[in-house]
Amino acid sequence: MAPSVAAALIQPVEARPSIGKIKYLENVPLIDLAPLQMPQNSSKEDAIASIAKQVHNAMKEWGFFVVVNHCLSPDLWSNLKKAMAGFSALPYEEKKKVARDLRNPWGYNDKDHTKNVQDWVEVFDYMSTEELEIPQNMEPDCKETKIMGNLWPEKPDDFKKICQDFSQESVKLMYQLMELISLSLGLPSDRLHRYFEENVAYVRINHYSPCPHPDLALGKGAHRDGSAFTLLTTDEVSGFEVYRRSDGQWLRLRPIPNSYIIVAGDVLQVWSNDIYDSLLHRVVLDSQVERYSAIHVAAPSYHCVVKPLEELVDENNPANYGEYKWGEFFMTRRISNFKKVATDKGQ
Ligand SMILES: O=C(O)CCC(=O)C(=O)O
Ligand SMILES: [Fe+2]
Repeated sequence: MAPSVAAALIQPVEARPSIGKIKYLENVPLIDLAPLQMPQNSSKEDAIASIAKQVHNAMKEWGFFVVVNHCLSPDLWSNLKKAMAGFSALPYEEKKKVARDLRNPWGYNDKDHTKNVQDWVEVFDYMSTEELEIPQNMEPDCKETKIMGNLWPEKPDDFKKICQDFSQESVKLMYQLMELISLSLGLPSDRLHRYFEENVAYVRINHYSPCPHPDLALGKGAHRDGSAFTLLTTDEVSGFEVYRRSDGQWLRLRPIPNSYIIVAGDVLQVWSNDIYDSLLHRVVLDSQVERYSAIHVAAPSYHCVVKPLEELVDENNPANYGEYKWGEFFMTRRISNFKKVATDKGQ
């Protein structure tokens, strides 16, 4: 029988998941953030130092960790999921009204690619801030600017409000994590704040519908996130898999209720000068069950120049990377629809 998955979505043989032989990751690096919610006192400082050490160990070994007892209400994600389900159920023509295009990288898309293979997913992307002023083009001396703004659908009625509620709150957890990651590298807690001044963090909501051939397609092909780090929601449906470098195995994460998965991206790898590696991960589909996820991406300011942090570079540890402009990298990647481009350092 011919596969009922379009050719553009079929993974090369070596990238296909082995459905029916799922290996789960035991001993997930789990970090309890309850002490962060306590009033300030000396035992809180000790607890934070201990959490920073756990972050260091998890990032060094894995490039990710899972947080529980964080500051976010479970309603934020369950409401966002419902809103996305409502949007997803709209006729395709309605969804296309808020489609991403070459001029504006925010809104709906169902043609994302990872390494030139289309992903089995529809996404909705929006920025935490409604608008952002960016250069008109990518010429190095371009002085003219343009406004890039979110695109919101008219339906569901409360879609925009629910999305904004989610990002306004999850940005708080993003800052807590940014501070813990700074501390975990032996740096002051506010060391990374300067790179996020324009607050261009953005949210992507993913909807993976059931796939008739989960053995041939992927929700998201193996990739590393280009950002500093990513907060990934989890729910009762599994599908997120991480790559274990030591033995080349893909391992599935069991869903942990009301937790977030914190994923190291390429920018963190460069800042840390390879103390941490960005995580190679992918999303495997199911033939019966649909899945939703959302990522809140800690993306640096548009004008941020990314290079190894000077405190982490010396004669014995020379910089492993040259510098690049985050905004240019980001726009090139978006415009290419995530097809592989020359500036993409991810695998
Ligand atoms: O859906 C997931 O679990 C992961 C999504 C992801 O990796 C991404 O959107 O970059
Ligand atoms: Fe990702």
